[in-house]
Amino acid sequence: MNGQIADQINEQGHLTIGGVDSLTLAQEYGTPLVVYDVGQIRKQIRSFKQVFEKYHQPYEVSYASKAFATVAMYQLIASEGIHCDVVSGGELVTALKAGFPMAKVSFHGNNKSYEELTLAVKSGVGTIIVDNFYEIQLLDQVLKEQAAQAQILLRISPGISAHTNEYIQTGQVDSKFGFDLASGQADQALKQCLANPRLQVLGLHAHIGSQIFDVRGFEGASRKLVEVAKHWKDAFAFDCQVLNVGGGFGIKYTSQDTPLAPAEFVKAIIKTVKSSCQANGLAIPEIWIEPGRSIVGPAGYNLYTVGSRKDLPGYEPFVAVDGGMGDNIRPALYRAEYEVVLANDPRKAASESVRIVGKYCESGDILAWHQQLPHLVPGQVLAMLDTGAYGYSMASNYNRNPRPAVVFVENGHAQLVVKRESWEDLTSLDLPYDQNKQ
Ligand SMILES: Cc1ncc(COP(=O)(O)O)c(C=O)c1O
Ligand SMILES: N[C@@H](CCCC[NH3+])C(=O)O
Repeated sequence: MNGQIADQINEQGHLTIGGVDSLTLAQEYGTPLVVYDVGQIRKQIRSFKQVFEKYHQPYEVSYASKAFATVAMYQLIASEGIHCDVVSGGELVTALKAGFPMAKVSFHGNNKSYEELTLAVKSGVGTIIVDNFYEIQLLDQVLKEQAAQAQILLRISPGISAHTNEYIQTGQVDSKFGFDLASGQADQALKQCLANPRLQVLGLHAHIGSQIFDVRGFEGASRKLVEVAKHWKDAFAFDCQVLNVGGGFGIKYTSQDTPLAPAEFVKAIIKTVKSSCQANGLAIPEIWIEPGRSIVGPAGYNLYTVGSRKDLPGYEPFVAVDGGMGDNIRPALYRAEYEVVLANDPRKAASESVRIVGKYCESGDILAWHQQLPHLVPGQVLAMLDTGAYGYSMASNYNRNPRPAVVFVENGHAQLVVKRESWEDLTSLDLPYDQNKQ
């Protein structure tokens, strides 16, 4: 049995989530269903805070909300007193609707629009993380129009290639994000921003990628950020108050994954920033981190109901469920791997190795390969583990399938926090085509 859920089995032998029977959840809310164990989210946030409180202050933990962004999630984050970062007007509007304190929001993005920047400035977003020269100009225009000022961080690409899937690396020289260092772009950006009375530059930001298992990339990025801060102090008399080292701490999806505990990454970052600052004669700045996956990933479960299957001698059977790539694109997009358990009896001995596939019209719509499970029959409920990050947030309506409902579970109580999309919802934006007008 999957060891991770050993203490989540109730008297009936069923999988429980946050103290609630997963079969009850499936029955009450239907499947496919996304379930979050809220206690686990809080625990992870608090463990990040504890590391900082022990080793370095001031600090900020900013939840990278692209990993899972709904009104309830922003409310949960707010209740833990941490920051969050948004990457679009849509995420910002969701945070506003949740009543999230705007001063604790950082706004990211490599192509923020005029409308998005205007909304950010009008709403009083705390920090804008400026990515490129076009944005410096656009932000200046918005600030003039709004007669406002903004606190910013400058995002640099630190020239670090993190050891992770190529599609989720972000810090290499040839990255679409941030100002390049070697060519002098970053210096040029700082000069422009320092000369602008509407901009207050707080410091620097770098993010090297996602689902990273090794501290070396973070240590390298931290050293690089301090080197840049030192250079900017010497060349431009700029005092860097904030170093934001991004997120990207990897989590365990399968028994093959061996990441460090998320807090260990933070310890290594703090240690490197401190020693590099000491070596460079710099005051130690505020350290900010932006974890997404490590906060919500392990707390999420996708529940599915088994339907058809296809068995062919010599091939691994296909077992189809009622969801698929529309509620979790990660296996199709990155060949990401997950573990699946039988919700009514996770301890039952496996009798076959199967592929769990979705109901979408794509051969690539495979949710999990080589799953060792008991013989599966229609109507059984499966739980896919660790689906909390970039699952629901990357969901689509492909094949005009409705997106699933989302439920939060805490202290043995479940609450619906996102309604299941209906077939009616799917056509709510469609307009008829009046061919007589053409
Ligand atoms: C700028 C930035 N910060 C933070 C994150 C969060 O990364 P993760 O969810 O891997 O912690 C991302 C996503 O990779 C990002 O692009
Ligand atoms: N969406 C990706 C990670 C990209 C994070 C955003 N910079 C994933 O599912 O792993």
